[in-house]
Amino acid sequence: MFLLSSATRQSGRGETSLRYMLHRICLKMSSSASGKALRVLVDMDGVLADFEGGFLRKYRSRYPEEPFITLDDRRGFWVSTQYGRLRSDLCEKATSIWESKDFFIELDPLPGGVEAIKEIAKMDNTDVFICTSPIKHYKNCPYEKYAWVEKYLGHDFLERVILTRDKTLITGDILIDDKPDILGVEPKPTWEHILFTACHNKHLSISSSQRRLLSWNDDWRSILTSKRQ
Ligand SMILES: Cc1cn([C@H]2C[C@H](OP(=O)(O)O)[C@@H](CO)O2)c(=O)[nH]c1=O
Ligand SMILES: [Mg+2]
Repeated sequence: MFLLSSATRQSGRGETSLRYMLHRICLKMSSSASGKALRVLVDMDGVLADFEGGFLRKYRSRYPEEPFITLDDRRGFWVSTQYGRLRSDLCEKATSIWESKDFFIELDPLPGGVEAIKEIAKMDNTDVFICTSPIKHYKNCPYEKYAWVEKYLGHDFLERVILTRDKTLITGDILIDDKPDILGVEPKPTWEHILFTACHNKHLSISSSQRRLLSWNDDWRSILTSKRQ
């Protein structure tokens, strides 16, 4: 500030251009501070990374003799709950899969997700963040989630990763997430939850006010546009 004011005192023309620059900087700061930029929160597992496909592949390879649930027959968000219902000891076997080293880093990207989030990141007046919950068995998962983002989206995207067990605390305009019920300490989150369709939620009927994104081939651009108005 001192440098700017002493510089502006020295030259009339310099003063005009410096004031203009300052004005532009202030405008940018106030537009993001007042929430004018659209803030898009994108979930990771089940939206960008194929948790369900990765799970089934590794479960079948580690436990080839055990029964399994096809992706078509998946019901309910928690994989371990449905496996536990199939046979009680399978709950622990299922859990052992995502608690293993390399589970999260080896998840394949879901079709179109990486391309879409890169496009959102480039949009004017738009801030995008990956908002993801780590599992409580923390030895590998948080590290591998960062490593996955770096691998598919690049080092700079690490700035845009939010790890939280409570997504209701994060402010944003929309949260694209495959979990049907996103609950936490904040009863009225700022975001609109857009339910991303996944094998475990495709049969659920949702309220007329709730919106779905069927896949990254669906019209996510219109959803973003609707939130700008
Ligand atoms: C245990 C489990 C976790 N997960 C994902 C959701 C969370 O990631 P995300 O917030 O990126 O969707 C993470 C921790 O629960 O693992 C499932 O999608 N299904 C499951 O059954
Ligand atoms: Mg998810």
